[in-house]
Amino acid sequence: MKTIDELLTDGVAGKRVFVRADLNVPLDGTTITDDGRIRAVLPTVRALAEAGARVVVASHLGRPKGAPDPAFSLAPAAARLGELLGAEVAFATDTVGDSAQATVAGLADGQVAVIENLRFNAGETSKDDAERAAFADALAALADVYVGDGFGAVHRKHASVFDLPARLPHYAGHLIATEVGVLRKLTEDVQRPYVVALGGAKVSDKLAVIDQLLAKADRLLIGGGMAYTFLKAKGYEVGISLLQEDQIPAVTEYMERAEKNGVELVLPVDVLISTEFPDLKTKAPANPTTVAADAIPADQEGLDIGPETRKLYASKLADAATVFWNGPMGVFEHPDYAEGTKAVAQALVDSPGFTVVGGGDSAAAVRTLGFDENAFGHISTGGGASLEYLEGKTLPGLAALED
Ligand SMILES: Nc1ncnc2c1ncn2[C@@H]1O[C@H](COP(=O)(O)OP(=O)(O)OP(=O)(O)O)[C@@H](O)[C@H]1O
Ligand SMILES: O=C(O)[C@H](O)COP(=O)(O)O
Repeated sequence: MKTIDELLTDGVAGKRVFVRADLNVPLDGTTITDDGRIRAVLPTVRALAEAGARVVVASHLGRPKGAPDPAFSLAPAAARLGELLGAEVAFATDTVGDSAQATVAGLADGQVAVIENLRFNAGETSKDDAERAAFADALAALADVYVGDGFGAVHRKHASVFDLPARLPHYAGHLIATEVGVLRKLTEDVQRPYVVALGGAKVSDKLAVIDQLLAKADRLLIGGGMAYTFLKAKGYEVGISLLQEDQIPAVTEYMERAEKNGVELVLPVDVLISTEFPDLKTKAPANPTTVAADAIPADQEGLDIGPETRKLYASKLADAATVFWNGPMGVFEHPDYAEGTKAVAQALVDSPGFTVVGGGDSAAAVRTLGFDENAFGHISTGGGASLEYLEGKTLPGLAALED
């Protein structure tokens, strides 16, 4: 994989460099609640701008439906990028249309532009190769060189991640190089016990990862929205909690395989429940109830792990030589449901082992709950991406940078 260092050595002054970043940051309206993913791409953007490149930064944000949707505009991320760079950042209000073309044409050497959300175009995420190729062609017309630095999205076979690098000279940015360097350690020479904690809300994406992790980890701790499909598979009532009904047979098989292979698969023993999802804007008190994991009433939703589970998971993390944690243990954005995530974060801080936190929301949780980033071995910007990397899968966005 050629890296940006090679590109900088060869010289980029005057060249239009397309930087595929992952600026998929959490937003409260138009306010960015955690800018970690923007800060993570700064070394690449700064180095290119200082070398005189005309830098075109592109990303997705959220999951809009292939058409413009103001709720998912990258404008706040572009503004924050400008603040962090201490320089004006131009913003194109479309992705490959008149605004993008004029904005890129107007860049002087050393200037930076952000184009609008890539997922406003159906071609970005299309499963149809020709549709993706057509969008990649349009993106390629905006640039001379491609730098892949959106680690959080390298597991997606999307036009800007997979098809575009094939059309331009391509290089890995500083963030991708760093992420791959650290995560490789967890695949090559992992120190044991190796404990993986999984939570979060992207249940369908992440359940599949467990299949592979069962062959790699010594212990798996399941929390967050992931837990309820397991509890349901054990025959428990899970009320209106997040549930991936179609995955129940797979999850049942995971539990059987874990038992057979001597992998400890640990589930919550108690949970915090409520009849409704909390108001994350007002943060009005939610007054949750704590119940045993097998006693969730039919009209209630599990929103965090309970106090006994917090103690249990901390004890299961205490002797780990290596920890990988992806996905908050509860709806940490509300203070009444943040304790589970805090307890797991604290257990990682206290761990003498090598600890890695992966995921946009997990990293945001660690920072917004007041933990010192330096207390962790590594904070990865990728959730699904880091999990799939650890699975040993070929990731489209890394494979595309390799040849
Ligand atoms: N029990 C639960 N019910 C519903 N949502 C939950 C639950 N537990 C956690 N969450 C939500 O999960 C979200 C984070 O999940 P996600 O899988 O996206 O995490 P991530 O891997 O860190 O991020 P990413 O995959 O985007 O990089 C948070 O917004 C949190 O509120
Ligand atoms: O948040 C993430 O994990 C990345 O930005 C990828 O987003 P996606 O899961 O919507 O593809």
